[in-house]
Amino acid sequence: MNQFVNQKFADLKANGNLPSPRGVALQIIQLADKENTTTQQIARLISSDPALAGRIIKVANLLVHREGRPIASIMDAVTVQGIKSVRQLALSLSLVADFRSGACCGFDYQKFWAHSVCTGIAAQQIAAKMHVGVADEAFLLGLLSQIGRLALSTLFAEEYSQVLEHATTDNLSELESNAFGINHNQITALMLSDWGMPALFQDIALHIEQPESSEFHEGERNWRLLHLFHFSDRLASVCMLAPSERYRQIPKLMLVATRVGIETSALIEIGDSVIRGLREWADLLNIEIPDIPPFDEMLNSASIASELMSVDAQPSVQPAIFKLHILLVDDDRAIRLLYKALLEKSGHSVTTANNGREALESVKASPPQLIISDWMMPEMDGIEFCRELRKNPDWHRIYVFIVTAQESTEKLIEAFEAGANDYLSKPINPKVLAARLRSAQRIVQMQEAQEEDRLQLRQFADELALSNKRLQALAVTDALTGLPNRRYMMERLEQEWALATRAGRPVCCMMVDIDHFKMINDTYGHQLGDEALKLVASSLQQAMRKQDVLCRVGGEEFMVICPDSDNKAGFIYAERLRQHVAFQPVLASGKSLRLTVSIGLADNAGLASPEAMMHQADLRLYAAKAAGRNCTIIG
Ligand SMILES: Nc1nc2c(ncn2[C@@H]2O[C@H](COP(=O)(O)OP(=O)(O)OP(=O)(O)O)[C@@H](O)[C@H]2O)c(=O)[nH]1
Repeated sequence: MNQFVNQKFADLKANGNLPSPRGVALQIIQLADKENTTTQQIARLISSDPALAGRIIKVANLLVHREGRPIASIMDAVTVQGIKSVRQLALSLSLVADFRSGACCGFDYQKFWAHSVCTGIAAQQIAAKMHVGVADEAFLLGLLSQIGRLALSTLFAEEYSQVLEHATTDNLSELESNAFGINHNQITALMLSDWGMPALFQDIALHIEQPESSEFHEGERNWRLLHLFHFSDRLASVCMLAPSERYRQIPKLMLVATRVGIETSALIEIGDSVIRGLREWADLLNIEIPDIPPFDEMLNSASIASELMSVDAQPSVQPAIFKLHILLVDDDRAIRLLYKALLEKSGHSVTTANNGREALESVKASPPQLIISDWMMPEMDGIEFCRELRKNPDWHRIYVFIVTAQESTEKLIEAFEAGANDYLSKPINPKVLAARLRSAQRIVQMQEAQEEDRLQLRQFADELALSNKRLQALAVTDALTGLPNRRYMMERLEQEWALATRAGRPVCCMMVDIDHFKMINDTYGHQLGDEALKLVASSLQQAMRKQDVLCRVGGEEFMVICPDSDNKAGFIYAERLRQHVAFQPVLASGKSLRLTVSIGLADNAGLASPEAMMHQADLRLYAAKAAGRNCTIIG
């Protein structure tokens, strides 16, 4: 705290109006602060104020001796609680008794004490549950944690009323500092210091409303205590609110609860127990408390889901740059709603599932990019879910976080071996969640970019294969007629020759040449010549057998390979082709032309190679030309 604030407090203290214990309570404090004071001396002094003595006995029963033999005497009460605790208790009870009302009209004294008592009860119960070692003192610190407000209302009754009129929860401290040079948290811390409370308590009081402003290290005892008191303060605030406002604040309270490791079921249990305790204390201290419904009812209110959507995302949950489709798996409905709201607030799209089995169904329906799954769940737990998920190769790239309360090495190894990519410790710290999500986002983004590259490469490879196929086809195809070309003919002839030789079967080939084709070109032009060539090719194709192969081997020259055929059979086919061409007029560019072909035929009988067979067919073609054309020669 800076010097100015310290000076300000010293000035306030000097004018003597700070709330402080009086009468017997003051004497108890003074006596307790002396060395060598005995329990008997304290008990005797307390007994001189029967009202205070009665309260201290009741408090001792409430705070310390819930079970077993009740405490009936002041001596027992002091012995059980210890001089130090009784000192703080006398101080607190005296303050409650003396400041039940006051001059500050804007300050609700009853509500103030109800809130303070509620904070104390919550802090005490949680401290006991969490074994943080200050359970006895936690009540008193909780009770006094906002005493600075009472101080301001006492010191500046009128001005503080005006400040309160314009203040919200968020700007109260700032308005107080502007108006009085000191805020209620600072006054609280300095008053606690003045009353001899430990330095840690002062720090807690200073940062109770904004624990992030402290310099405590996350996870350390101080940090945990501060968050414990922050949670208790928030819980008390929720209890004090009007019903409509209360429901709006529940989601925020749940968030704070998760920071101290309190899950929804525990929150209900603690909340209800605090409400019960508050009723007992209200009777004892004679303070009014509002009607507070059971926590179960508050948490399961239908309105929570929508309110969750308006949860002020913590500053650490920044808007995501790369939005993810996240599947959130948890059997705790409130946790699902809470984190769904938080993640959606960061821009991610979130689906939820109740357990591993439901989650698998959800993945089947729409695979997410990232999964945050609780470990312990009914039906199918997080580990089994992970194992099932990884069985499907399509889901290998989904990034999986397992949420666990157990961080033992074996457990973590089990999670990783089941297929988890990372783990989150319970309670999930929103800052850590945001940081881990950012790192997961980078990995998901990288994997997706890789996958895109892979798909693109595959597409390129497919296209390349297709164009190679096209090129290959082009290399063996005649561009004008679309028939296989000479190169193909040579390969095919060799294949058919080899097959026929191996099987001891015949094969023959025909050389087919259009008669007087030069004349067509010369008379009608090359273009019409081309058309006529195509028409003769298709005419030959129509007339030939399915198993025969027709190729264009040169200008106006074709070859037909006839597997399983000798010269005799081949002659019949050749004649059929020749006649088909001769009798079918060719209609080129509107002109009806009569074309004929000459055919030379040879089979494999007695020949040594396909070239020899081809050569022989060629010779016979010349013979056919010489014989007057439009005929077939076989030898
Ligand atoms: N339009 C066209 N003409 C071609 C093509 N290839 C070859 N020719 C022509 O076909 C003609 C072949 O002529 P020749 O070898 O003298 O034989 P021909 O006129 O058919 O006479 P014979 O074979 O003796 O009956 C030439 O005029 C070539 O220019 C082609 O792709 N298109």
